[in-house]
Amino acid sequence: MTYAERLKALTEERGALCVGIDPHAQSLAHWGLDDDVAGLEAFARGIVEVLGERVAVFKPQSAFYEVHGSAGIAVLERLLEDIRQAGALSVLDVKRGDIGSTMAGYARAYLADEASLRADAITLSPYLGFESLRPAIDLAHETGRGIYVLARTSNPEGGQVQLSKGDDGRVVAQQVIDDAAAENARSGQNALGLVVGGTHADAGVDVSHFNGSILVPGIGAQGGTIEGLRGIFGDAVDLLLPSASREVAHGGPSVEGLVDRVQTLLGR
Ligand SMILES: O=c1ccn([C@@H]2O[C@H](COP(=O)(O)O)[C@@H](O)[C@H]2O)c(=O)[nH]1
Repeated sequence: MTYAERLKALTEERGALCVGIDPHAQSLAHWGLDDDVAGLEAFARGIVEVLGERVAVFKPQSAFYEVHGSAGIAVLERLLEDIRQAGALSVLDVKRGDIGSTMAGYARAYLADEASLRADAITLSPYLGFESLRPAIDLAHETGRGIYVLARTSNPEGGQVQLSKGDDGRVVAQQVIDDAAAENARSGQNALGLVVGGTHADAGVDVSHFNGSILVPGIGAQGGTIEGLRGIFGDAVDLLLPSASREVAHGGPSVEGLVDRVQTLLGR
């Protein structure tokens, strides 16, 4: 099955929600944990232990595992395995972007069947040029994995680049969206998704023709709300995968608190 097919099946069963697993110091302290490898492991794997069979998608933020060096990466490997075992999908938030030959290395690191850090999907930056992503796009198609390309990010600074106009009058983020849509139409796999933040009253882009998943970070701690999504995305709401990290994690460490946050975001 392709990533798009697995995502559709799971979100129909569990609801369209991505829970981010971001073990930064503030969240570890909230759980009464130290900002070390033991704290990282207890937090990250603890979230999946409680929510693994309830939530469709988990999104570990690679930065917070990399902080702890090889021991942190080993925790990330175990976490990705936990997510697989729970029957959920993983989106590894790595936001890589580089020239094509280096992108081939990143593709092997995260999208190959034999990679120890393999995830169901990853985030990539197309801002070295959309075609620089080609090795990752090709490998994702080959292995049935997905890629979320940064289009219109949730942070206030993003518009400086993403909303600047190209020669044809389209803003840069719109060019990314149109290129991703064309690639999906060509492959028929819809392996390419977009990242569009849920924090903008007007995102300044048109996703009405898009044909893949749209990951929507920024829900909760950054001010985005589930209720506000229709106003931003219109009829494309069916494509959305809203994502919340601190908003869910800070319901923990109690089981009830975590489950309650998820149920609220799912409108249950
Ligand atoms: O545009 C983007 C792309 C990615 N992110 C990442 O999502 C989480 C957000 O965490 P919250 O605690 O839910 O605010 C974090 O890992 C970001 O790096 C994003 O926020 N915006």
